[in-house]
Amino acid sequence: MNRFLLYDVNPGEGFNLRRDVYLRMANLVKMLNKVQLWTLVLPAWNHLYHWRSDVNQTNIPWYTFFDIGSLNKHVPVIEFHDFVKVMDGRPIDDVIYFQHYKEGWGGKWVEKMDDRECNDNHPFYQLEDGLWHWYMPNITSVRFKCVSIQAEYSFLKDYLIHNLSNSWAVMFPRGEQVMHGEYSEWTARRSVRFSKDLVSIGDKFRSTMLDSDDFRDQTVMEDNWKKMKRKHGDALGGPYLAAHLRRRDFLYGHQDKLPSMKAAAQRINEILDDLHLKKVFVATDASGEELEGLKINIKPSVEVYRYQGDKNVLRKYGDGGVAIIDQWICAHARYFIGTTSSTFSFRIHEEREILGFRQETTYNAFCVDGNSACEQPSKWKIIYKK
Ligand SMILES: C[C@@H]1O[C@H](OP(=O)(O)OP(=O)(O)OC[C@H]2O[C@@H](n3cnc4c(=O)[nH]c(N)nc43)[C@H](O)[C@@H]2O)[C@@H](O)[C@H](O)[C@@H]1O
Repeated sequence: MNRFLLYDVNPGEGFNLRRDVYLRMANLVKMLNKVQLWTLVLPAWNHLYHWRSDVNQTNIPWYTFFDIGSLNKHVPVIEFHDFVKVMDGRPIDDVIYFQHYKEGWGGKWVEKMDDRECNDNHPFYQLEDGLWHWYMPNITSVRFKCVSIQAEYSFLKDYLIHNLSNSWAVMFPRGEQVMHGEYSEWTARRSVRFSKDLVSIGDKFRSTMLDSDDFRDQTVMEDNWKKMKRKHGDALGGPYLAAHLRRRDFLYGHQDKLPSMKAAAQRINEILDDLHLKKVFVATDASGEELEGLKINIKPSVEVYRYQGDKNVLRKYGDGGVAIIDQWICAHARYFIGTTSSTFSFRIHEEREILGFRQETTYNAFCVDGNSACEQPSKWKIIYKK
């Protein structure tokens, strides 16, 4: 029997944390597949908090952003809309709503999970048909329960195989409650390649604006990620500096870590001088006005670029697509400097690690004004498992 694992993430979470939760669920499915046939159902992307453009951004399939063939080389995956066809009106068996332990972590890390009363309001409700429903009309479930959990994803393997052995489809609507584990993190990460369309838009921008192409930048990728293995220093990167400047809600939540635009411009000027570069690519969610505050403080001899998708790109790929193009361009720069604590910057670090950049050119972050020696991002070294 082919069994299906569905998952979702707390609605308030952003795009790049969601990508991280995918790795946890994909690795769980990888472990399950050593014992039984399981397929991971990719949750459709729905209007996220940060997606503000005036275009329809609901029920977006994963192929809009990612290369499904590459994902499938790691674990069997299926788009949500295709799973709905497989369901053919049949309910799934179990919805397991993860939550933290109300009494806290207890000071000591032990892996555990227990059926508990639900801590908070959740979107599931039971109707007269006896089934559990939620806001997606095409998903119903026979059973629903809240489970407090404190565990890495690998802990769920036995639970699915033994405790839910009769279920053909199980859903974890709060996948982010499950922690990372050691098992093949980088393998799963390498399988998450961007869609060919988005890569090609990013590459066009690189070549027309930034004199950057894979051959000269030493960033040619193997078609099959499994065959790609790079050492630090293999990649050179295009002749530009890339900066990720996270603003908007970060200005309130992380103001102790963010530079003013003037200080960011000064840091950009210094790096450009050190590396003898004349172009800077800025990825940011800042308003146009804020960006002007950066530009007027960058040396006049420097060319400043920002990617802003035209109406067609936005309509077809939404804000998520534009963000990926930004990340792709940042990933190919000679030098990257990002924003402390932003998962948007973290995903760029990983992309550069996969491409084989020297770590000194990747793990850099802007400092808050007045502290030029702030803590820099942790360096994660890519690991290739045999
Ligand atoms: C404070 C926390 O910050 C977390 O954000 P953080 O890790 O930066 O990263 P994300 O989770 O990706 O959320 C930030 C979102 O803002 C947009 N965005 C940010 N920077 C850029 C950029 O350079 N270019 C483009 N095109 N878009 C950008 C984009 O939609 C991105 O997914 C959030 O996930 C949490 O919900 C919370 O708000």
